[in-house]
Amino acid sequence: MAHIIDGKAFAAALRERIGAKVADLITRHGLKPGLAVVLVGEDPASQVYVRNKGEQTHAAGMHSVTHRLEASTTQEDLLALVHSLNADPAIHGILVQLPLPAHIDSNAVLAAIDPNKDVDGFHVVNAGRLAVGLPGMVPCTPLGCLMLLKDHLGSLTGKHAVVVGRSNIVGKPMAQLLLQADCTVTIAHSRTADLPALCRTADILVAAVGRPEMVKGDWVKPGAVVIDVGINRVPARDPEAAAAGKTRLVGDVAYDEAAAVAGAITPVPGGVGPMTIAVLLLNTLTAACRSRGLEAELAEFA
Ligand SMILES: Nc1nc2c(c(=O)[nH]1)N[C@@H](CN(C=O)c1ccc(C(=O)N[C@@H](CCC(=O)O)C(=O)O)cc1)CN2
Ligand SMILES: [Mg+2]
Repeated sequence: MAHIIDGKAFAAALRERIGAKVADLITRHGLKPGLAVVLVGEDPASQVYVRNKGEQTHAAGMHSVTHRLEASTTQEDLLALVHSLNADPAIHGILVQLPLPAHIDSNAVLAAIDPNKDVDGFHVVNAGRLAVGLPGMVPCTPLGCLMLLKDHLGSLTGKHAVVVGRSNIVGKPMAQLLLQADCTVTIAHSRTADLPALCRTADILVAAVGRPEMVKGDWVKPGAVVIDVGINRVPARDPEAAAAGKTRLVGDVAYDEAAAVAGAITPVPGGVGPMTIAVLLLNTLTAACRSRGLEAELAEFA
């Protein structure tokens, strides 16, 4: 059976270290990192994520502000809020929770965030910085995956990494990070020819497609490391519970099958998911330190 990569424990330890660093920055530099999270509408999952972001930011000793806006908020009003947060010196990180309501152009909103405060790393300037290897803000979920991989494997040099999924927020930045870590990288997607055979060539298999349990056990090379980025809510196993509307979370990987073949695997829940918010805190710390020329303070997190 595969080693289970415990993202929940890793994320908790990372948040602990970030909290200690924040206390130290406040004492020595009078610098309190600040994060503003903006939620538009009442999507139930987004509400949970935004609440968790606020609580974890606060627990790390940071300044935390949450803006909850009605679903009918205009793009103009949302942009005005982003501009005011850009200009606020107490705010080092700005995050607009996705998805936004359909009447708002997400790209226009993301483009309005000051790239140096873009702790999601979604601004095109940060995508460009990542692509050319300049320091910038790196998207939280893929950076969290990379941290788990390095913790488990040490060096990634020469490994063949297959990333299934080509989204701007996970697949593409994940591929860039793996390339920088000296992997040989293949980006695959729903139109890739013979996807199972390609996946079987992967030493590192990252599944980020948003399709429940799509990656089967016989897609996995024996001993490979499987990183499951998917978070899909499906009906409960028990038919009665399912009929009553009960659900369970599954990833993009058929876990039991894959765990019987892989060398290591991230579970869902408790794998990649918790890393997303821990890295958000790290990105906020990073943005705060850079705003004061205190990059040296970040050495222990490199
Ligand atoms: N602006 C952003 N929007 C969204 C992002 C993002 O990074 N930035 N990512 C996702 C949602 N997300 C954070 O926002 C997120 C998703 C999942 C988890 C997590 O801890 N998952 C748990 C399970 C939680 C559950 O029980 O439902 C796990 O996998 O163990 C944290 C954050 C979309 N939007
Ligand atoms: Mg839209």
